[in-house]
Amino acid sequence: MLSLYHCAQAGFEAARQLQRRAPQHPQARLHGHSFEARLRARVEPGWAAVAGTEVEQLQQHLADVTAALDHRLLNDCLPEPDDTALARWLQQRLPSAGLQLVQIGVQSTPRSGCELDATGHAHTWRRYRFEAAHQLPRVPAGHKCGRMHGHGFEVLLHARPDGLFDELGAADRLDHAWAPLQQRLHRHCLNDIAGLENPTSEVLSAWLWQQLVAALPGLSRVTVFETASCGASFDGQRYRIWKDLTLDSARRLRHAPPDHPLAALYGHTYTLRLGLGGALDAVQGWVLDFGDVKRLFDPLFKALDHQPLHELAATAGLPDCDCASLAGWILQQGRRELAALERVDLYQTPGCGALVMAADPGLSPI
Ligand SMILES: Nc1nc2c(c(=O)[nH]1)N=C([C@H](O)[C@H](O)COP(=O)(O)OP(=O)(O)OP(=O)(O)O)CN2
Repeated sequence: MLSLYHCAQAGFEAARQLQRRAPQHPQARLHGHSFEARLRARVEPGWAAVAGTEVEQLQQHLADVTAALDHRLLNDCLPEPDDTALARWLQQRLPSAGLQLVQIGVQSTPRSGCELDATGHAHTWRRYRFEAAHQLPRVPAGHKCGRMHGHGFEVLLHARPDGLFDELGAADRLDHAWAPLQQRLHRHCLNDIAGLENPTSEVLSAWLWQQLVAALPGLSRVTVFETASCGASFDGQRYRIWKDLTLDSARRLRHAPPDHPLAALYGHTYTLRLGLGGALDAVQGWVLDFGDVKRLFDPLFKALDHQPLHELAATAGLPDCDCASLAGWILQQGRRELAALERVDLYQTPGCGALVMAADPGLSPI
């Protein structure tokens, strides 16, 4: 049984002043952002006017709601318009008939934002970057990662407010807790740091968790982006890794009425995210080599990339070539070669698409 979620994203430009911040805090001054709102929802069958157009319809709903905030002073719309309050404001205004909103988030900058989970809890997040060298000493001879190399690593920290960690100061507390780690990691070789002798993304995410959790009891996830297309996360119990691929493919919705815009032939640069979970290999310290994920998935990639997806949908017996149908098919086919594949995200435009999960271990952050 697969769990399916539709995803949408919409941007808005707005100004705000956070008057509950200390007077010297930069956010207490009038300032502006290019905000992004993102959501994930379950939709009931028959919710969309035309089956297969759920993503477009969800995106339209979100755009309609965020339009009320666009080019506005947010303090005129809600009392203290921080990211959490904005997410709750949007949540209250989205239509609920036939739609179960599971996550909604607001990003104020590419480095910060907040998400409400299915239970309504707010998770503040911050994104950090450090430049570091590493090598993976246990990989087979000839593996490129056995050589000393480096990355601009990015780390995403998610935390829930709790007794010590009130919502108001969450982002500042994350910054405070991160600062000493930035000193230890930036412009260093990870292998030289105790506990990071085998610095895979998975080991690094768990190491960061251990370093941070005492100071941040509300810490809910540490995510390490090793490159722009792959990484690992740790939530204190489970490891997840992902590999992103780009599909440049054409489509037309086979079951849309002939005069419907989505019945025309057009194309997308899709982002396909393959998500795997499981225990770490005792020797390599990873769930599965990102390179092996890519190699084992390659036959399916070739069936999807630079292809007319409506023809694939017809031969594969799919209801249509919309993101939800394709993501479910990719997950089922992909698990034949990649047993640890537990989730597939397919985005037709940034943040807009569908994700399916084999067993539902709970959604990771948006
Ligand atoms: N599960 C893991 N697999 C790999 C890790 C890791 O930490 N965990 N690390 C590496 C290497 O360090 C490598 O630099 C990054 O992997 P790779 O996906 O090969 O990165 P690229 O961006 O170079 O991938 P392309 O898609 O081929 O451009 C290897 N595996």
